[in-house]
Order: sequence, then C-alpha cells, then structure tokens
Amino acid sequence: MTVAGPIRSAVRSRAELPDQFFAQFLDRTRTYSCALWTHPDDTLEQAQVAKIDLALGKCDLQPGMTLLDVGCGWGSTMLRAMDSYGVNAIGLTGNRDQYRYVRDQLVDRLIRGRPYGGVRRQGWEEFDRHPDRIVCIGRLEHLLPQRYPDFFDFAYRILPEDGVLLVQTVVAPGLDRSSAHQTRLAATDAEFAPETIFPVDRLLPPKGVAEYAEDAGFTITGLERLGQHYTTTLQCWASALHEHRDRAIELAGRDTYDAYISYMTGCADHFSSGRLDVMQFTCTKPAPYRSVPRSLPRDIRSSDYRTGMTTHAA
Ligand SMILES: C[S@@+](CC[C@H](N)C(=O)[O-])C[C@H]1O[C@@H](n2cnc3c(N)ncnc32)[C@H](O)[C@@H]1O
Repeated sequence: MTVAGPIRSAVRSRAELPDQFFAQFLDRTRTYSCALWTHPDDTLEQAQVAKIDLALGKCDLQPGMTLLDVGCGWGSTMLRAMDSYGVNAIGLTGNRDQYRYVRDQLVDRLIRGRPYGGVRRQGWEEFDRHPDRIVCIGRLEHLLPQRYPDFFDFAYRILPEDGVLLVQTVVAPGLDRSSAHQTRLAATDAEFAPETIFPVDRLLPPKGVAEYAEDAGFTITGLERLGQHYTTTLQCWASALHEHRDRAIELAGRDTYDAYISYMTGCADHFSSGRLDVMQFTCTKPAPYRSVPRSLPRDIRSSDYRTGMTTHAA
C-alpha cells in the first residue's frame, strides 16, 4: 500500500497509543468494532451491546461451556457472555493495556462470584486449549489474506463437532479473492486510512472469507450484513473524538488525532456507499456422521453470495 510519507511517519501506531486515547471516543464498554442500532434512539453503548448480543446469540452457548474470544479488546464480548450465558470465557489480546484492563475486570467479577474467565496476552497462533465456541470480532480484517487459511484451520481444529465460530469482519464486496491482495482501495484511501489505523489493503470480499472457512471444513450457517451500522458507529466515534479534541491531542499528538478523524469520516462514506461492508459469518463445524445440507454455502459460492443472507437495515 502506498501511504503518504508525512501521515505514515507522524501517526502513532496502535501499540504506542495509551488506553486513554481510545477512551476519548469509545463508549463505556470500550467496544472497538461496528455496533448495531436496533432502535434509532439507542446510544452507542446500547448499540454495541446489541451487536454483542447478536453475535453471542448465534453461538449456541450453554452454561458451563468455554468461549474463546479471539481479539477480545477491552473484554466487552467475553464479559457479556459470562454474565448473560454463564459460560467460562477466555480472551486473547496482543495489547498490554487491554490485557491489564480485562484482568482487572475479571478479578472484580471473581470477587463477586461470577463465572470463571481468563485473559491472555497471547496470539491465537499460540493458543492450545479446546473451547466449545469461538467469537472473533474485528480481528480477522487485520490478518494478511494469506493467513486466513491458518486462522480457520486453527479454529476448526480446536472446536468440537457442532462447535461454532462466529466471525465479524470488515469486507470489500467489490473485490474478488484473487485481486484482494492488490486492492484498488489502497491507493485511493491511503490518505484517510494509514495502515497504522486500519489495513485497507488486507480486505477480502465476503465470498473469499466464506470460501476460506469452507476450505477448513466449516459450513456457513449464517451471514449477516451490518455495514450501514458502521457508518453510524464511525460518525459517533468521530463526533466524540472531536468533542475531546484537546485531551486527545495531549494524549496522542495532533497528527494522530487528525489521522483518526480523517479515517473515521472517510471510512464512514465507504460503508454508507456499500464499497466496504461488515459481516457476521456463523461458521459451524459439522458432525462427521451427519450429512450436512450444503445448500447455503453453495449459494454463497454462486455469483450472488447474498442469497440466504440477512441484512440488518440501519
Ligand atoms: C479492533 S480490536 C477488536 C476488539 C474487540 N473484539 C471489540 O470488538 O471491541 C482487535 C483485537 O485483536 C487483538 N489481537 C491482535 N493480534 C492478535 C492475535 N494474533 N491473536 C489474538 N488477538 C489479537 C488486539 O490486541 C485487539 O484486542
């Protein structure tokens, strides 16, 4: 991806930014992914919880199960799962501040006798336990496309039969899988999405994500589009960040502040136009003794991948 030099060099990377910078624009749950407005008057926090509930509702969770949250961020999804479903949850994050934040939340819950949870500062590549369900929200789009097979193989390997992997990820509907590596988005979007904030050059079309999941052995049992809601999410973030402009600049510097505002407003347009989308993929590991109807995946493989897909209108 070609990124203009001054932006790239001055914008601080995610790892360099303090937690408090993100607190300037995220809601109280610190959920850093596309929300879902089920009522137009909902706050960002309510919309984030609705999105989390939508994702967890697709995981067929039962009390006592173990849920792995790959890329748990500040833990909103795993904590909600523990509270709503009585599951044990394990969160993985690559970020030290997030790890500490979630660990403190878990200690607090332990004191109050809530279900067990753990957080690890560890990549999914090193995870060696066998959860019953996996949720992965806002993480896959940061992978290089050639690593998708490894991720889906990993998930398939550690899940039991009938296990569910729920992925929410940003996709680029206009691309085909083969051209995704040299996406046209990169050149035009470089000025608002430097790779330190969002890796536009790594996006896949929905069909590409579904095919990688199927190649690993999963059946796609559900697809849902949320892209219009990312426009609203990004607008909420941009407006909150603007409101806390002075504090954000103090925490991260002017260039980083400008880049985030530019990314949020620029990307919002692409989600509203449908050039970019957000989708939830429900990936089920079929039991080998059953003949699993593959009609939905075949439809997805056809030219209109939207067949059988639910759209959450904004
Ligand atoms: C955009 S955030 C999404 C966070 C959260 N799921 C949410 O919706 O708020 C991506 C998360 O993936 C984590 N991450 C990065 N590399 C990872 C890896 N190899 N394995 C697991 N998580 C990783 C990051 O630290 C961060 O917590």
